[in-house]
Amino acid sequence: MRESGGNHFAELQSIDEVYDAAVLDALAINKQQLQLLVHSGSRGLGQFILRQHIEQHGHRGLAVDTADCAAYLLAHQQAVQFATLNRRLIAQRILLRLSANGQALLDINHNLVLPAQMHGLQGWVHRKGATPADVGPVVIPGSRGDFSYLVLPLASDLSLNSLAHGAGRKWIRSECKGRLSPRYTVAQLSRTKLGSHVICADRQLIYEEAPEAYKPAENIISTLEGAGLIKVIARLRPVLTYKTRGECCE
Ligand SMILES: Nc1nc2c(ncn2[C@@H]2O[C@H](COP(=O)(O)O)[C@@H](O)[C@H]2O)c(=O)[nH]1
Ligand SMILES: [Mn+2]
Repeated sequence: MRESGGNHFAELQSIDEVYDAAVLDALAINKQQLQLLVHSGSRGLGQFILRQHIEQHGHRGLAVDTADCAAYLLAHQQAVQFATLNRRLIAQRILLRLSANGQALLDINHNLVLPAQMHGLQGWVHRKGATPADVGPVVIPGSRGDFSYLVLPLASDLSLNSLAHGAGRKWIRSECKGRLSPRYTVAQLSRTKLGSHVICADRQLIYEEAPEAYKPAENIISTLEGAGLIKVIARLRPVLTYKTRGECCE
């Protein structure tokens, strides 16, 4: 259950461009202050619940009005809450180290199942790597060397009220080191073209997570905007990114 893996990062960001000052003010975001974006989840608890479920039920669904379904949803909800607390703890630890203060502004989950009514039908929406578009403003991150965007989702049944949860990968992880090690040393990868700093002790992960491995965030944002799914509030510039695979640090 300690296993987690994946891409966990925390990033200090400055407000680089403001497109909707009124919404930014309503969110109590002060342009003079840095923002802290924490991307982490249930640290393997969600994966553990899934494995247990598959051992017991295979890949069959569960009927809604059963004890098994209620037990699954309870465990799932606890994992979602655990993930929220995990992000809060990471943020608190970072703020403590920086001798800084901060308050939580947004908390979004992009891997979960929720009851939903769409197209007049009551059912379930399963999101895996998809950001909800019905919970107010969200951040769509780019990469450690690209801009992220604070956006206002515009609800749409057509997209199942869901958005891209980030720019998304261009290269699979296993290709990155081979492509990039002839071009960059680990030390060079600790700075980005936007002038930000990267702290990553894992010499494989620093290549896997290089900005070159991701699509340009601007393309994803303009596509979502063009499809009428978002309104951009502000562009966020990375200042310092801390990255791990999510292993325990005690
Ligand atoms: N601002 C940053 N964005 C990042 C970084 N690493 C990845 N990303 C983006 O986040 C999404 C979500 O990640 P996932 O692991 O859940 O797929 C990803 O698609 C990238 O676009 C980062 O260090 N800083
Ligand atoms: Mn994620």
